[in-house]
Amino acid sequence: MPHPDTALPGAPVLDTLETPDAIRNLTPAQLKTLADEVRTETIDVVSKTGGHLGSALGVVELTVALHHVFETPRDILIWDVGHQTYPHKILTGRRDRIRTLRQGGGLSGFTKRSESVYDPFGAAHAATSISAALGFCAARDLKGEDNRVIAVIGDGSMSAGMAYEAMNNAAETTKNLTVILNDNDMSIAPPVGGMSAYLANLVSGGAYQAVRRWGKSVAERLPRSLFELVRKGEEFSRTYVTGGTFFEELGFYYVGPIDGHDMENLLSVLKRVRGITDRPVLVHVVTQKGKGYVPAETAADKYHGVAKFDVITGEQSKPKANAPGYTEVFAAELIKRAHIDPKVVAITAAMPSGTGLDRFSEVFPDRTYDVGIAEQHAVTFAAGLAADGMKPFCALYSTFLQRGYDQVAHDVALQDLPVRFAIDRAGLVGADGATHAGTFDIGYLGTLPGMMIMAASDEAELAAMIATATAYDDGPSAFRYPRGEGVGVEIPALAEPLQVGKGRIVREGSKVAILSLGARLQESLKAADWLAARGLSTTVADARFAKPLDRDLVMQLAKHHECLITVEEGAMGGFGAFVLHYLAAEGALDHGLKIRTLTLPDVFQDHDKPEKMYADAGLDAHGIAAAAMKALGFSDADIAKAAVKG
Ligand SMILES: Cc1ncc(C[n+]2csc(CCOP(=O)(O)OP(=O)(O)O)c2C)c(N)n1
Ligand SMILES: CC(=O)[C@@H](O)[C@H](O)COP(=O)(O)O
Ligand SMILES: [Mg+2]
Repeated sequence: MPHPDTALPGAPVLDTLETPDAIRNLTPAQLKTLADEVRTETIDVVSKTGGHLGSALGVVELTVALHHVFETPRDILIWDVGHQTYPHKILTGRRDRIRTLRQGGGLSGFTKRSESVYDPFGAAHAATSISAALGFCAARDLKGEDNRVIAVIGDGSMSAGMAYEAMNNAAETTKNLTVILNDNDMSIAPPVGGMSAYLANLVSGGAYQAVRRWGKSVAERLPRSLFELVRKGEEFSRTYVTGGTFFEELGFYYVGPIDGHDMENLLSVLKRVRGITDRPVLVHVVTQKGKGYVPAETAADKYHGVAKFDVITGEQSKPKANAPGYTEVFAAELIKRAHIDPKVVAITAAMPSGTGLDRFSEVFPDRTYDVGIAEQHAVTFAAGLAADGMKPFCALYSTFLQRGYDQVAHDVALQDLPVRFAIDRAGLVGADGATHAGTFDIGYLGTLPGMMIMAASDEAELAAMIATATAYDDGPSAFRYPRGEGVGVEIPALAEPLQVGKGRIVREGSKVAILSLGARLQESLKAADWLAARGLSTTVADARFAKPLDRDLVMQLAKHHECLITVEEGAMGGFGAFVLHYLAAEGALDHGLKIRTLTLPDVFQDHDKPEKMYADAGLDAHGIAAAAMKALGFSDADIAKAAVKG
């Protein structure tokens, strides 16, 4: 049911859906109306919350049709990435909370098991759906049950290796699986690669275009006798519509391409496909990203991820920036380096705008590689470039680099290859939540021998780290920087490389030392002010390098202060652990040093405003100061008083 205060007027079908399964009783005409209503509601919601609008608008009819034809949640419906599921959430018992989307305490912007039984599998990273669906199929088949399992995967996500690993296993695992390939000819940017070209060929092929021209449904055009052949296991797709040989060779029935906005067509195809249990089926559905909302349909990114916006004009209300964003600084600095050094090349895995490499590619189109959603390949591709003397900058979000970890270990680090990892979105990211938090990279990279790791405390430091990585050819290096804007410091015309493995003292004190790695430095300085106001003289140092550790600096801080606090925007097992290992090995912990390692908490933090999440994690100024005071034996009451004073 709608929320009484916020529901849009005039959604007669949606308003009368008492329970999600009521959708199964609707007529095709009502389903069409329902789709229109859901689309209107989705636009209205995202205009107020921000979020992934274009993908959601593209699957409205598909979502309605799937919930009508299949018996969800008994039938398992798995959405790849999950960023397109706002219509699904509206239809599956979450309409009353849909306006809390991506807000603290509210609905997740992705599928999430803890949120609803209609989300049987959580997601946010691409190309997991077919593997997970196969797992559900195998479990079902072992249990002797007969529910259907459906995976919906986008054309962009089809560039990821996992999708092929799963398709390669599908026919051997089960005979009863439906994969819906939602082809809107878009990733976040236009999709790249051979598979994308193959799909485009299928769509531009004569039969699909003819079906559209004649306005007839594919299912209607398909003689029933042919469907009967399918049921008997005969190969029919090549003669049926336009091709799909690739999928057929992997053991799927290929059905399509079909128009994903034509409700009747969708319903009849899905109903027929539902009955196929002798081979996995792949239904190729053609949709339009942003469908039904002109500003989205006409946007270059098809309104992939948007801020709040004015529904009439489509204008997004992005707050005015006070300083350049870290991503922007990365792009600008890399361009400078590439002008000087012809060996500098850049790699993105389907995130050209997110990583700033769209700007780099405007200047150096031949030195930019968008490999699609393929982080594993991106890393090993970079390793190959490095092995042949180039200076590859592999620009990935921290959370997506996780997917290429074995490649980092086996192909890069083990061979000591000078791949430069530009790790964007390091630390908490806010509304995207736990799936996108860049939490683990310090730990997972730090365990690898020979890996140099830097973390930028402001945008000038980021520029210096790019200079350092460009100059450093002795092995792999990484520099991490957060989502959002810098602190407003001046960036030199051409930054100087840093001395490898050396941090810096930012403020001198005597009792407490705060050793910060990365962009919590500003909060550390505020904490030092706070502590100073309590008479606790505080040194603040910027470690710059998690690896190699500035051992002299660490030892000096440990020896000359009563209390040492390390601060990092990462999970435990990272920088603080490296400091502890070193001090323990040197016996520096044997004489009463009060040391605390402040990290992100050992939980997956739900989405919220980043400031709030950092405060919850104890990584804001108050949390840092409180940790120092607590270590020095102050009572909670004293600490609370200090907070009020501060
Ligand atoms: C492993 C991974 N890499 C990158 C991303 C970032 N990402 C989110 S959605 C998206 C595009 C997905 O394209 P597609 O599957 O076609 O869905 P569409 O947005 O077109 O609906 C990308 C690159 C991700 N979620 N996961
Ligand atoms: C769904 C997805 O993975 C991306 O769209 C992501 O939400 C982008 O995040 P940024 O806004 O930080 O680029
Ligand atoms: Mg797509």
